[in-house]
Amino acid sequence: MEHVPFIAVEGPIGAGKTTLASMLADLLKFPVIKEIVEENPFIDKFYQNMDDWSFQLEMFFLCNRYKQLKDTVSEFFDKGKPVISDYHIYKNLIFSDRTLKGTEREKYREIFHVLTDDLPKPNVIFYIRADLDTLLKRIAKRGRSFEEDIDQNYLQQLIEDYDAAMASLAIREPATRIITIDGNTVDFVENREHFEEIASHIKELMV
Ligand SMILES: Nc1ncnc2c1ncn2[C@@H]1O[C@H](COP(=O)(O)OP(=O)(O)OP(=O)(O)O)[C@@H](O)[C@H]1O
Ligand SMILES: Nc1nc(=O)c2ncn([C@H]3C[C@H](O)[C@@H](CO)O3)c2[nH]1
Repeated sequence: MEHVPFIAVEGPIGAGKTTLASMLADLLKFPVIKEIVEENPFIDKFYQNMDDWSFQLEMFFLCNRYKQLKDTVSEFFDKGKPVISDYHIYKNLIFSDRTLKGTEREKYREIFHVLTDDLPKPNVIFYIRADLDTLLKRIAKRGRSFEEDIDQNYLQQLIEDYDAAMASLAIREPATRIITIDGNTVDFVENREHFEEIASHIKELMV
């Protein structure tokens, strides 16, 4: 790896990003940057009424991630320390393109670019792909109240949006290595060999 390792785990809702990012961080003794979910004041309202609350929610996620990544730069990257994160900043555009329309989408995009274009981008992304059944099972297992009645069409659209976004990212940012994990068949939680196979990619890149 040419630069200090900056590894992001990505995938649609419930794919296992936080779980995998935490496991890799434990194994490699890297600091982990995790999304703050519980203190989000708009998430309940958003899932009850997406049309009314999407702009507030997307802006909240964007501002939080911007602040978190800016702090990560001074705390870790500037000191040459590696980091694992359970998201890539690009996910803001994946979600906002799905939830926002018209001028709000345009305004959001502009703000996104102003805030994030100069932030460091991960050099490796583990992209966990999983189908609707797998995601629904994991979301149910986790049992967050605001996701109880999650719209299956929304989830299916996000699965497809993620596939398209990762393909587009691979073209626009060729320096970023994207490692795709089949989340339906690879079980890094229960199967130690599966986990070690994933971790071996990072170890290889660090040699
Ligand atoms: N490979 C796996 N096998 C079985 N259960 C898993 C696996 N990966 C994650 N889980 C479980 O699925 C649930 C969702 O995982 P996790 O919270 O890591 O997903 P996430 O992608 O970070 O979600 P979100 O998009 O909401 O941030 C958790 O209960 C976790 O324990
Ligand atoms: N609309 C929207 N935009 C985002 O940037 C975003 N990031 C995460 N989420 C949702 C997924 C989980 O329910 C929950 C925790 O990840 O929040 C988002 N929703």
